[in-house]
Amino acid sequence: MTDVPLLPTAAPGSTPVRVLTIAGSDSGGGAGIQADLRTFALLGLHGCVAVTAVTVQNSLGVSGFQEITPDVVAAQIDSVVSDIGVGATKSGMLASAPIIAAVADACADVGIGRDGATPFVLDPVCASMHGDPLLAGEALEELRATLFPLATIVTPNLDEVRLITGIEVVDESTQRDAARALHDLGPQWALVKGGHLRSSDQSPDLLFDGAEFHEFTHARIDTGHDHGAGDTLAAATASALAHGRSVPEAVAFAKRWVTRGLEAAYPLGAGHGPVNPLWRVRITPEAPAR
Ligand SMILES: Nc1ncnc2c1ncn2[C@@H]1O[C@H](COP(=O)(O)OP(=O)(O)O)[C@@H](O)[C@H]1O
Ligand SMILES: Cc1ncc(COP(=O)(O)OP(=O)(O)O)c(N)n1
Repeated sequence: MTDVPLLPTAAPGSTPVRVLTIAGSDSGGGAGIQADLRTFALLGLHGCVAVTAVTVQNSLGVSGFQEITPDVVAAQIDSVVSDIGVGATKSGMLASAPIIAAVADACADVGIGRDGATPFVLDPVCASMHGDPLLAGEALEELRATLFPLATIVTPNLDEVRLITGIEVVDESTQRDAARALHDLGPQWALVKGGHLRSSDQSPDLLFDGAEFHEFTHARIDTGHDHGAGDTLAAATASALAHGRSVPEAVAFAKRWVTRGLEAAYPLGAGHGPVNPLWRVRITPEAPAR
């Protein structure tokens, strides 16, 4: 099992480091806000939420979703930051161009993003692992134009890389091309995740800041239960950034966290089970499986 050095935790009664996720709800509990909050909690952070959409989702896929109005999404961000304060922010499913525009304005207003004090992890979620759309097609341009330049780091998977840059990543060389193209869109760092590079026996993630490449890799884990892997990686990255880690340190930490979660992943329903950060909870004797 992968060894994960944990983040510092607050003493009982003292306020933990806070982090905000701007994302959709997954009724199946595997991805989205539910995955983010699980990672934040198990790493000892207090998670705050700006809900963007409520999906109707289980282990077999997404059968629909209801968007939250853009003004309510923006108001959640403002409400949390103005009172509670956050050390980092992560975004996932944003659903539509109007929601993206509202998130970009709200983040800029409260100092989230590259020119503000608060690091911003942009996971440009476009579809579920089953191919169900989670972002309107016409919203891609809004994402590129308004949120990419605000991001501290963007974390697309290979399907998202293709939609955003037009580059088909098939090997190390095309992964580098994609990282350059993503960086040209304005984020401080681009992370091209390699989970979908199924021809390789590795799962290599490539990080680029316009000057240097950093590779984070692990032997591919043979599991069908990888739902929420991208969310978990981005949430752990945001958690480490909120603790003041540098971007390469935060990604290195998050890679180990998601790898351990994949090693411990469990079946759920008739489809894909989730990445499992619950391996951290070991306070009672093991319960018999039901
Ligand atoms: N089978 C696997 N074995 C090891 N690591 C994996 C595997 N699948 C995904 N990962 C890792 O999980 C993270 C999320 O990956 P990816 O599947 O590319 O994103 P998404 O979940 O957004 O589609 C990355 O760090 C990736 O390398
Ligand atoms: C509500 C919601 N948000 C995001 C996703 C996609 O999550 P991701 O971590 O990319 O995981 P997979 O879909 O690849 O398992 C989602 N499904 N739902």
